[in-house]
Amino acid sequence: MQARTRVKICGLTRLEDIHAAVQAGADAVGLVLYAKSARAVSLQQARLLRAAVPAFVNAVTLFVNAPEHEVQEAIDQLRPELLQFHGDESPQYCESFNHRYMRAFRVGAPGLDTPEGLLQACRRYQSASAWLFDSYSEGYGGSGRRLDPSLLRLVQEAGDSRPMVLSGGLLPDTVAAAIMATRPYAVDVSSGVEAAPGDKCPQKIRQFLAAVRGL
Ligand SMILES: O=C(O)c1ccccc1N[C@@H]1O[C@H](COP(=O)(O)O)[C@@H](O)[C@H]1O
Repeated sequence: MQARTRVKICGLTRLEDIHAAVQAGADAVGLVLYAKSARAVSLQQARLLRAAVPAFVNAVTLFVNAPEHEVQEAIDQLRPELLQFHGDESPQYCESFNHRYMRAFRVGAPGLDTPEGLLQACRRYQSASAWLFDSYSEGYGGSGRRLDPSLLRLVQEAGDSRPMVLSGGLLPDTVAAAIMATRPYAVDVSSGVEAAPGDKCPQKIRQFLAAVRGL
């Protein structure tokens, strides 16, 4: 029997968002420590949000090309279960914190626009706890754009793949089909459960979890 698909809800900015995600059954919640995002939170806000995350739910802190001292400060103050590097971070940078991390790949970006190129890039991050696949967009993420799942073919087939996290434009109505097509370890969603950028919708969060758990 296939293990159930884990769910991360990303870009939570208010305490009620955390409660909605936890009550709906999310396995992980994401706090965006990237100032250019519509979902950015300060370290101070993140501390309040993190404190509301109960045991057995993972807090994930998301960074995009952050200075090392900012990542270390977040580790020290927030004690996240997992770091999410969503920029151009090198393997050496990701490993330097000696903390569990997930590396995001922007599928369709130059060099990541073929199955071979994508697998080659992923293999540089064997120390990652998971490989996350997002769609390529002008910004670094949270765009609501879907990726081309056929580009994941070699990563899925490779014997040395890390757990795969699927993201990029997932919606309550489409997530079940996306899971059936790619069989990821986990899914990650941000804009698909919002009323507007940065404004999470509890009903959409519940619908998203129900769609995944209904499989
Ligand atoms: O959520 C953001 O604002 C964000 C900003 C910069 C990098 C990544 C970001 N979020 C991650 O983007 C993907 C896809 O999100 P969406 O569902 O398409 O909106 C997801 O992994 C988020 O963790």
